[in-house]
Amino acid sequence: MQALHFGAGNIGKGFIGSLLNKTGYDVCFVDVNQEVVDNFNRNNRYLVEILDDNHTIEVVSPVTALNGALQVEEVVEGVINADIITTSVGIDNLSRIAKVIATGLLRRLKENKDKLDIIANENAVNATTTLKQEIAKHVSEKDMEEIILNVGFPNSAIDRLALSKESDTDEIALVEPFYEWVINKKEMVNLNSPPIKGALYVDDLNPYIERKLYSVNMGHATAAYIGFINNEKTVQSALSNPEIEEFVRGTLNETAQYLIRKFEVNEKDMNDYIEKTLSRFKNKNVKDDVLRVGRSPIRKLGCGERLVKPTQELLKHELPVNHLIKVIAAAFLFDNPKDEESKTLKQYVRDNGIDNAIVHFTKIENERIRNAIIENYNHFKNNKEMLI
Ligand SMILES: NC(=O)C1=CN([C@@H]2O[C@H](COP(=O)(O)OP(=O)(O)OC[C@H]3O[C@@H](n4cnc5c(N)ncnc54)[C@H](O)[C@@H]3O)[C@@H](O)[C@H]2O)C=CC1
Ligand SMILES: O=P(O)(O)OC[C@H]1O[C@](O)(CO)[C@@H](O)[C@@H]1O
Repeated sequence: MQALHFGAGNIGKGFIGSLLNKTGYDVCFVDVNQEVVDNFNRNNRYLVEILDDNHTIEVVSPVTALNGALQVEEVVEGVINADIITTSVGIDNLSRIAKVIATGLLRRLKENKDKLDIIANENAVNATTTLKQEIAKHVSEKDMEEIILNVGFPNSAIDRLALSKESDTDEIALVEPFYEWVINKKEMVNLNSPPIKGALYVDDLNPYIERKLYSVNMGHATAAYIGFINNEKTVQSALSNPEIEEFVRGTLNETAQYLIRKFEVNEKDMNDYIEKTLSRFKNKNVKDDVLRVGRSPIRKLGCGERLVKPTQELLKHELPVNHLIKVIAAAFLFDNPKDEESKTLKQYVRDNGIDNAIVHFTKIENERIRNAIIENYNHFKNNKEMLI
């Protein structure tokens, strides 16, 4: 069985490739980083180190890799011959891989190939639907109708803290022991494929993806942005400060009120989930740079995203958002010269002022909330003591 996976980054190596391999797939990775592609092809394997006290090493093999920018015809062949296609390239890069997938899917139709499922694993609600819409831009309406009869686009929620380690000999992924990969069974068409080992198949993905994005990702981003303005280098060092830990818990308690209402989650289960999430963030074997976790602040400040969406929903019910407002303010101060979005954000604030920037990036129109964000922003910007 052949799996084609786009994005040989942290989660692609550390989680998706590993579970596909355990299920019996030979995995071919597609990436645009030639060094990574060469490392995969040199050894036909890579390593996954589990960040528990034993630091267990798993070997993922056989694997191969293609350069998606330079080996387009080979990638099309990969699409034609794949039994499953997965991605983890970042939500904003799905448009960049859509054309090659579309070309391969059209060729599959001509060659009467078996049914196939494509799963985009990005931190976003309905990422696979986004990929499907991007693919539709490259084919006629009639061909898309035909594609949809033969190709499933199941959405998913994927959760595992995944990083990587430099090595001269192998690609090495670092992952926490916990993992969760939830796939919408109702959107699959290839029901003959073996279930992915360790994945959970559900009929309703919404509670899982929203809980993931608005708890785990929101809480992690909070630790990064609040950690950053307090000069912390890692999420773990930030959370070793009890005030910051309590603040992150406060944000999780706020978004919990949205999730509890929307999905009728039991309060105790939600609380257990929050404590489990915090203990994952504090894993002493993980050193997660606040610059990695806070990356792409423009995406993270988007209106459907982890900070703003729950804030807006809570406001509709007049529920507290005091903590969330502070995190939004802190996100505007995230400053990493190596992060394109961080640079753009900083420049926009400089050119247009913080009030316009809030409206532009978050789409928050409520004046009271905007003023509260500005007040916190100015406080964080102009003070040097412990900031929350
Ligand atoms: N790292 C984590 O702990 C988790 C990440 N995610 C999601 O997974 C996705 C990937 O995240 P990471 O693996 O952390 O990022 P990463 O930056 O480590 O990996 C992304 C990979 O995609 C490649 N890529 C970018 N554009 C491409 C293109 N056009 N064609 C082929 N490859 C391309 C990059 O070269 C890179 O190797 C994101 O959407 C993220 O939100 C989800 C859950 C956990
Ligand atoms: O691209 P994003 O949204 O920062 O996604 C990566 C984040 O998702 C997480 O896995 C949380 O699930 C973090 O490890 C990581 O910071």
